[in-house]
Amino acid sequence: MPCFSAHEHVLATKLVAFYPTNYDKGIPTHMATLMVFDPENGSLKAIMDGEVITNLRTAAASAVATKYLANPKSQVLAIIGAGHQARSHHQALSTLFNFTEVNIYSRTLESAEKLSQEIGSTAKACSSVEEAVKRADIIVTVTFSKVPVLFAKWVKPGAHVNAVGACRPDWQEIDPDLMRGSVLYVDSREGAMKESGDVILSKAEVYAEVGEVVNGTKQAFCEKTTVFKSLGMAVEDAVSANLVLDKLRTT
Ligand SMILES: NC(=O)C1=CN([C@@H]2O[C@H](COP(=O)(O)OP(=O)(O)OC[C@H]3O[C@@H](n4cnc5c(N)ncnc54)[C@H](O)[C@@H]3O)[C@@H](O)[C@H]2O)C=CC1
Ligand SMILES: O=C([O-])C1=[NH+]CCC1
Repeated sequence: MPCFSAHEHVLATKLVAFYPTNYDKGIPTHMATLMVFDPENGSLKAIMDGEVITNLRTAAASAVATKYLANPKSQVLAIIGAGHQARSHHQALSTLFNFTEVNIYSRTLESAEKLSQEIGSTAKACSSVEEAVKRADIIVTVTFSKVPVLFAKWVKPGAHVNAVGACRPDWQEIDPDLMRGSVLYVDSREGAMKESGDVILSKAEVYAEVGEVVNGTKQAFCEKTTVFKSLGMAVEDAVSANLVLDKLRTT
């Protein structure tokens, strides 16, 4: 994933491979390395691990979307999936909202319970997606499922969904009815139309990129049911890598 940004003064690329079956072997499913270059002359400045950056920047992008698109009084969070992104999303979203309830569903009750114990007394492992999401103001889907796991009939009107998994054109995590029945935001229209099965297969209409909401050219319909379909963008890695280098320089 290559990126040059004159504005951010960064030239970087991330090599990322994902192996969903690694999860059951207890090794990371995403293998990522970042290379950062001097944008003035192309010389290599740093090679760094991309796993932590991928976890944190993805959750940070969802947090920005959620800040604009969720009801500001949101109290109930549901997380579907209990891996790295589940943890980083809980961490990032908790900087914006004081959740009174965090409901977690995963394929095994054991992994949902493990995450629930890490989070503490507000969290609960649920035995179905429906149980986890029915009271939720904010929902995060962070699984490796190839078929829909979150259905419109379970989602409270006005809820906000961060749909983070299903990053291939033939994979889906979200029921097409929910995709079509919500106001749909994406990180990149171009990316969504090429890579997101949730968008392509449902034929849902993309209303806006989150960046257009942030810069005020498109509306944030936080009183309606909203979906943020995230696929990940190279600029998120490049800017994060620059932050790491800045921190290194000042410590
Ligand atoms: N939009 C973006 O920028 C990014 C998206 N992702 C995506 O987020 C999702 C989660 O990533 P991580 O938390 O890093 O992975 P992880 O491997 O740490 O956790 C994956 C979770 O999905 C569950 N899972 C695996 N197969 C499943 C299936 N068939 N049905 C339902 N659940 C299943 C596992 O039990 C686990 O809870 C993946 O789809 C990944 O590709 C990851 C990085 C960036
Ligand atoms: O942006 C990213 O690094 C990824 N998106 C989906 C899997 C990895």
